[in-house]
Amino acid sequence: MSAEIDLLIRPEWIIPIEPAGTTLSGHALAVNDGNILALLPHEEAMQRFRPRRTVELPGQVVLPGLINLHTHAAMSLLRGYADDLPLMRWLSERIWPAEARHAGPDFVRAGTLLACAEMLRGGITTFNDMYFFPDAAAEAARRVGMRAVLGIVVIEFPTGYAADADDYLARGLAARDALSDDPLLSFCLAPHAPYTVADKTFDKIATLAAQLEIPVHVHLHETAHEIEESLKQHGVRPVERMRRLGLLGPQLIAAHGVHLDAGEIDLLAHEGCHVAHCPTSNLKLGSGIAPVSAMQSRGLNFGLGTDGAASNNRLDLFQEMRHAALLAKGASQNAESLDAHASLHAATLGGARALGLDERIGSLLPGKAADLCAVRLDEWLLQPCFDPASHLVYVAGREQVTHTWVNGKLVMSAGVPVQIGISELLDITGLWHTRLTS
Ligand SMILES: CSC[C@H]1O[C@@H](n2cnc3c(O)ncnc32)[C@H](O)[C@@H]1O
Ligand SMILES: [Zn+2]
Repeated sequence: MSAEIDLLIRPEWIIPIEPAGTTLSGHALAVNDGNILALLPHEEAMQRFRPRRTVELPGQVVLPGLINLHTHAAMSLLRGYADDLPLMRWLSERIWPAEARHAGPDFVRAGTLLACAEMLRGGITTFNDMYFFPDAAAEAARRVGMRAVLGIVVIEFPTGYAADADDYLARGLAARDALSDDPLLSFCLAPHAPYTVADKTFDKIATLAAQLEIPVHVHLHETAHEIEESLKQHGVRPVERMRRLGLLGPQLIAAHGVHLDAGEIDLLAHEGCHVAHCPTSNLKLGSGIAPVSAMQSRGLNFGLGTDGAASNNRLDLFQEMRHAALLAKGASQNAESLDAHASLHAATLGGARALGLDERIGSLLPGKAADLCAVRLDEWLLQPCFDPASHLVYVAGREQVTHTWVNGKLVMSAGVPVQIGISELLDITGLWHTRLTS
């Protein structure tokens, strides 16, 4: 007797991420009730299941949806607004003044919607966001059916969102309470950075993180300037300050981690912390190149992030996988660093682990959510193809993504998000371009 199921996907190849380094040919993926039911040879799948829908994908590879471990989604409206500046000038001369004028709930809803559309187009199914008005960001994510981890942000200056640290925390916690029944949304604490958050606030955040059992997402060791200032003001480097404040542990996601020495990498690995590696943003802001090869060899888990579109200027994890692999090799002068499977692992399971969501997403083990993307590798520009994993990292781009599913639901097909039309996105960007330039 065969069982009725929602969906059967029959691609040329499947890269399940677990077991590591595997590429399956001639297999099918059975999906039911939003979850992966089985991964099995085509013939067996046809015998065991009666799918209500079958998607045939010759010449294509299916893999877990990509996880954007560090972004500021709403900043997609500031794409190209301020280029070619180092981080602190970029923030203080251009970005913070623009945010002070414009970054209200409408900006966040519109910018996050644009970002979600771009991310789904490129096979990203989950994003870890840090921005003002997470309730408005949640509206956008829900509209398109995307999985999101939203930040309970704290930055110690007043903005249109909140007045002081306690107000930031209260607003973020209220948003978390209001959205607690949505299975695609979760929250983390998101103190902006060591240079914008005081010790007593970090103390409160460490206590809250332990009480609520949620991650802490913070920009950390992004620039050499950040380290110099910390030494001047606190007498220690930021990682040591975080250690003294009780923030190191499996809940910590350090965005960037560019300027980490060997001792700090060992300490972060020993404490079970995670790094969100953002190679393109680090290059564009001239921040440096993160020591990914050492993180790999010393067992420090890392995922990949785009950062915001104002410092990247794309929300494209295919670009990040490629940059991560190439930079790891170049910086360590070791071509064996971060091979294609390791880069794919970072963009999927590495990110899921950092978010504490690896029971649910990040690989195609049966029982996990059916968060998936399909990528075509049969176009002439991509020929010949000897190894689909290699092609995903070194040859293909987001243009080759044809389908994206979140929780078993098709959310992008034929190059467009299912729930939102391109004309609406163009209207939004036109409106905000006018506002930002007048
Ligand atoms: C408190 S909301 C997030 C805050 O972070 C700013 N931001 C964007 N990119 C970066 C980065 O690479 N380093 C530090 N801060 C960044 C963003 O503009 C918001 O103000
Ligand atoms: Zn950032």
